[in-house]
Amino acid sequence: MLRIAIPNKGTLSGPATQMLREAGYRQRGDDRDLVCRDEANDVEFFYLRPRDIATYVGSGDLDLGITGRDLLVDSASPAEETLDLDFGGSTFWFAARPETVASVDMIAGRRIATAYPGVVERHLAERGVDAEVIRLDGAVENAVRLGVADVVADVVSTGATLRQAGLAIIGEPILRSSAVLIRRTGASANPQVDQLVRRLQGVLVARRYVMLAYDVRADLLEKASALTPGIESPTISPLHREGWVAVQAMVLRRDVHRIMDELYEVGARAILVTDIHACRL
Ligand SMILES: Nc1ncnc2c1ncn2[C@@H]1O[C@H](COP(=O)(O)OP(=O)(O)OP(=O)(O)O)[C@@H](O)[C@H]1O
Ligand SMILES: O=P(O)(O)OC[C@H]1O[C@H](OP(=O)(O)OP(=O)(O)O)[C@H](O)[C@@H]1O
Ligand SMILES: [Mg+2]
Repeated sequence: MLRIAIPNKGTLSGPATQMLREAGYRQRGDDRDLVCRDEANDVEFFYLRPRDIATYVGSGDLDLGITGRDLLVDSASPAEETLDLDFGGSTFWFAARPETVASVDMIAGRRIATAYPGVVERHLAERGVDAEVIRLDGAVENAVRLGVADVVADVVSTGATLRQAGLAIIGEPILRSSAVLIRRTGASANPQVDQLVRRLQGVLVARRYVMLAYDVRADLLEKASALTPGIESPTISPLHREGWVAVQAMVLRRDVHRIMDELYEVGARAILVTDIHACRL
């Protein structure tokens, strides 16, 4: 039985559970449940603190886990990313009072407060910058106000928390993170893991793409289908009406309205978009 770690709380918890449901796995019915067995798929899910997940996977006690790339890096556990799950996106930045530390060059020798010391220390080491890293649990933006640090390194999303604390971003992003599926480094091949990865990839594709269908005159087919090449190739079917064909192709969801406008211009009609619920490419 495959054993998988899932975030029990926080930003990643709901979306991780949702994604597994879409991939056909059974998930816990109550937010307080700590374990859920999915007999039909021969998988057992363990709900754990996202920060602890890389530890369980790195030790080999659990086969797979869903956590943030930042938490994986921070843990320094012997585990690696198997698949980017495209949710829980966040970006880490340095921030400080503009009148004290205005650029990255000014960070050397300063005190940096963060809940992700591993991420920050790796970043500083890569750049040969020497600074003191102070580990806090959260609400790190307060550390400057309270005199515990000169700089913070934290997730910035809307920037509202920084503004309230009178801090401004400095330099380039430290790390761009998102939720990832992780596995122990060097773990041997496992067909059950491959199947789970394919299922999750299927969800990612079903989310990113829609199915586009339209009718077009046969003499305009080349021009129209150039706009909708599909993944392999578009499906072309004859219409009962002489000289017309029906075309079906997957297109990226984010491009679909532009493509529909362009197809209409070319002469396509009855342009329909449908969601893809699941797929295996
Ligand atoms: N706006 C955000 N704030 C914090 N973490 C975020 C945000 N967006 C995405 N994440 C990601 O969520 C993960 C952290 O989740 P975690 O549950 O530890 O903290 P949280 O969601 O902030 O909850 P809490 O702080 O209440 O414990 C990291 O991978 C982080 O990159
Ligand atoms: O740019 P913003 O939109 O303001 O969001 C960023 C803030 O959100 C997160 O804090 P969270 O609410 O998770 O609290 P925590 O610091 O206790 O984890 C993060 O650590 C920042 O403080
Ligand atoms: Mg938080």
